[in-house]
Amino acid sequence: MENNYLVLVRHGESIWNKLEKFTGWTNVELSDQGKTEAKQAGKILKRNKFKFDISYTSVLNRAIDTLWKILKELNQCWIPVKKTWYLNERHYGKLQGLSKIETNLKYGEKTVEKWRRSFTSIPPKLNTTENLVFINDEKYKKLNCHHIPVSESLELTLKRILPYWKNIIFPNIKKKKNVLIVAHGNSLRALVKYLSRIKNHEIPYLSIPTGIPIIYSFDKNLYPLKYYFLEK
Ligand SMILES: O=C(O)[C@@H](CO)OP(=O)(O)O
Repeated sequence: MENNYLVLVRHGESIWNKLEKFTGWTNVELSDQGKTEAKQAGKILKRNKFKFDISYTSVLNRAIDTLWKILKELNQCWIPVKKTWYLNERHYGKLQGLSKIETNLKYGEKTVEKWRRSFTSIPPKLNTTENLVFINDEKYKKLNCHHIPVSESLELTLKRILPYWKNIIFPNIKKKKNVLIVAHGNSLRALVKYLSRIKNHEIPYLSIPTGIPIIYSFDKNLYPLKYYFLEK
């Protein structure tokens, strides 16, 4: 492989993915299947001779654990790992912790589908008291509490991720480094939308499976080429 690459991986199945509950910023663990998916992602990358110079993930356990399992399979635990809240899952507001089926019954499938998959729709917001659980969380201590979201559309998620992509991650691509990002269903949908210039009306059709590496390479102007899923 001559050109440098960017690899995106959504964490393996979490226990709340399994239970079909809205998760967002809730810090849940991988399910047993999710742990296997994470190892499998590492094995597939190894088989295809991927090697990384630097890796990025969110501050949520399911992504950190997945990244760790991938690096272990690759025998690359020693590379730099940067953890940042900028790559956290989209904040799902009041939906966090609710069952997807019950939410459909309560609000109607059309509304819920918009919250889940459209670019601009913002799920119901947490009030300040409800958001204290994040404001008081040690992980977010350094953040100004006004920067902690109370709910995010995909658009707001992208707005949050973009400065980190442009100022911190992308400079590595410019330096021809191979970069691995392990993040979440919607934080990665937002990034893929940006990189692949997916239109707002097309984004509802993009979903990112757990544990399947997405491979990007770049042309000479550092424009991202069409991505593909690495499944074997
Ligand atoms: O619950 C979540 O945070 C996300 C990802 O698992 O769910 P959805 O696929 O509905 O956006």
